[in-house]
Amino acid sequence: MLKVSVSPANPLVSLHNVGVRRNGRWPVRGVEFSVSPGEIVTLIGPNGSGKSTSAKAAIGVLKPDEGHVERRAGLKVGYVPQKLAIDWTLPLTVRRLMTLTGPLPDREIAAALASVGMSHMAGAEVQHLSGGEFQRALLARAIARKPDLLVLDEPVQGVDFSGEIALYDLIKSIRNTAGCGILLISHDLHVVMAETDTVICLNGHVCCRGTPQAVSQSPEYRRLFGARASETLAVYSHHHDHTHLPDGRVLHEDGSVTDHCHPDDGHHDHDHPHAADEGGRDAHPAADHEHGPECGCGHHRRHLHHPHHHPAGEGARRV
Ligand SMILES: Nc1ncnc2c1ncn2[C@@H]1O[C@H](COP(=O)(O)OP(=O)(O)OP(=O)(O)O)[C@@H](O)[C@H]1O
Repeated sequence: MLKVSVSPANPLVSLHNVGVRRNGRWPVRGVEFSVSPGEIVTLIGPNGSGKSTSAKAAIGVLKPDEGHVERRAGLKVGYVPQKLAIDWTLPLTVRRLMTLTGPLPDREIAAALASVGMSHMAGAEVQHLSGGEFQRALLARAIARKPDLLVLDEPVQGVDFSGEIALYDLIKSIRNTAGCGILLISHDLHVVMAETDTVICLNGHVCCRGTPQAVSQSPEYRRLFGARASETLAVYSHHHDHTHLPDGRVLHEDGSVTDHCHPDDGHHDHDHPHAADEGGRDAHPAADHEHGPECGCGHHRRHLHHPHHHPAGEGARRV
């Protein structure tokens, strides 16, 4: 896979001491971060901690009341907001969703849908899509205009655990192929962490920042989310020997693609219990779910249909 180099010296967007005042309060103040080409920056923090507000300030949807934002001249932004004003009573196909905000040539619609594994659903009604399919369609819409900066506000909302992993894999591959910068907003302290270059932990201000590993160790982070959330990070510091593609096939390390996992495949570590997973969202004992016949280790395919109880995942969401 293409290795993307991040060039922090020439960021796409930089926030300097940004503050936003609402109703006499400062829900967000002193926010500083930047996103460079090829970089994935993830904003985490409890509800109301200012993640969306900071992201909106970054892309210029919202003007800060304090501080300033520098954006690269001519910056193209692809934005998937947390909430979308869609009239769900009206029929709307995926293809039409792609052009709601502006015209797009058919071949670019097709290319964007193909890149998120949604080619076969161009004519599908948006209201019938699953949570994961809907997020993929929104992602296709955001990348169709080839943005320099992709801003995704909670892209895994309404998506089950397997779908979440697949979406994060997709986001990573978009970054790797397009080389765009990505600003991600998440409550989830698990999957994104491994793919993220820089985590910014917000709590009305920047609580702490760093690589996923550094943030997880900081006392401020532990105070906010608890030690168990930190432990779950290890779950995702791992190596996949195969990847589940959007169409259900499996891409192996040697580049081969098969319909199913090989019987002797190793793990997606996040699908299996490990010592490091203790208390982690994936540390479900094998006995708590059925093993599928199509894979030697058995877990993956079933996960697509039967997401499990993930203790620390839930715990970490309780913030
Ligand atoms: N237009 C507004 N008027 C008043 N208060 C606002 C406005 N927009 C945001 N806020 C407040 O600012 C704070 C930060 O909101 P924001 O949506 O940025 O948080 P968040 O971290 O994205 O939250 P969540 O995880 O719940 O989406 C909240 O307390 C919110 O109520």
